[in-house]
Amino acid sequence: MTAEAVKALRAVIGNEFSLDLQEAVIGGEGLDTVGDALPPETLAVARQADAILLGGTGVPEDEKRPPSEGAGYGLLKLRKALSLYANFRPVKLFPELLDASTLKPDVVGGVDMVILRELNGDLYFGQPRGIETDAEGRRVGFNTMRYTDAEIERIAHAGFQAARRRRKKLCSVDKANVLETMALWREVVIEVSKQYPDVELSHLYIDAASMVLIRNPRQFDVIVTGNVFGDILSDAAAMLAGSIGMLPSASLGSDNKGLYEPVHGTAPDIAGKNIANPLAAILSVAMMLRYSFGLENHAARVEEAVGSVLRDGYRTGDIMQPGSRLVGTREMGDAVVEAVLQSGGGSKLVSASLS
Ligand SMILES: NC(=O)c1ccc[n+]([C@@H]2O[C@H](COP(=O)([O-])OP(=O)(O)OC[C@H]3O[C@@H](n4cnc5c(N)ncnc54)[C@H](O)[C@@H]3O)[C@@H](O)[C@H]2O)c1
Ligand SMILES: CC(C)[C@H](C(=O)O)[C@@H](O)C(=O)O
Ligand SMILES: [Mg+2]
Repeated sequence: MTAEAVKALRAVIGNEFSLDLQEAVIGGEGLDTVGDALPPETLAVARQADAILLGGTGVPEDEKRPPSEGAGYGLLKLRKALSLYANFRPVKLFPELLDASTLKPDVVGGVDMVILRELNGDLYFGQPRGIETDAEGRRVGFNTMRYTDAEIERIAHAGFQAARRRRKKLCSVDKANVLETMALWREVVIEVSKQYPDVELSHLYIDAASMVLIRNPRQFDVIVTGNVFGDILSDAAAMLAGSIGMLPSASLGSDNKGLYEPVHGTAPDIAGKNIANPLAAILSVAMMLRYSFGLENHAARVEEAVGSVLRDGYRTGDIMQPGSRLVGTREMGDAVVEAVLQSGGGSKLVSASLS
């Protein structure tokens, strides 16, 4: 999937820009090769890069290790080390996939929202954490849900600003009725909202939000939520877009450096068969072009190319519909590349823009 994303990136920049692409291991591959889920060399490469494209990390066997040393933790450490705290997960249903969703077309038609997931705090990083044996000899597992007011404030600002660029509706999702961390979350979001009177703020508890997401998803514009709730909500929301293979993401901090990755994982049940959907990875490249490089037109060309291959009936198995053309991962990538090249008008246009 990542290889297809790189192909699309190369195709859209053509000869206009040079691409200095460096590869580095992380997650399961880091553990296998150098015994570290985030090797220092990888962190150094990531720090120097203008943008990072991340392939899925983790294989189930690695998850036999303690979570804080496992494959997934390489990615968590990278997000934290680079202060990439705002994870934008757009959920948009391509009209061509209206019938690919397991939900009714009149429920999902026109879905267009962003789930903004805080990425540097919450149960993922709170201390103390661990598995210990207590005085009565029982084994106890524990994690700490933790947010500082400053962390909530910065993600709230990101949420209001994102809503301002869109339909001006922000829904904050928490569990303020039960958890102190989330009571503080709500308090701080309400305080920050005073600076954004033009944005309509609403609140939902995570349990109700999960239900409303499926019942009436079109009501959402931007959802801002914590690390754990955002992780879960976004996988559920993937089904609004037809498949988790359609959901890209951008993790941003205070500068333009971003980390771009599909929302899905390594899909181990279908790995190595050339059947996984590369479109989430390819759409992540579009987000990279937009947010890290400011190349809005190039980003739009990639997104339009995805729309065009879907219109032409190309489908991987996860979004297959009757009468469509079933293709593999590489063939889908090739079709997108072809559509990208056509949208650029071929070599003539590339040389024109170079001159
Ligand atoms: N960003 C990441 O690196 C990331 C994200 C999630 C999970 N993971 C890791 O990935 C591994 C597998 O986790 P999981 O199975 O819970 O989640 P997953 O997202 O890999 O797969 C969940 C289901 O969705 C399907 N799926 C996922 N991506 C697909 C695609 N592009 N096309 C078609 N079908 C697709 C899979 O086949 C599977 O049935 C674990 O080791 C997990 O820790 C990594
Ligand atoms: C692999 C895992 C660490 C990761 C997360 O929980 O953040 C993934 O599920 C995601 O959604 O990016
Ligand atoms: Mg996840």
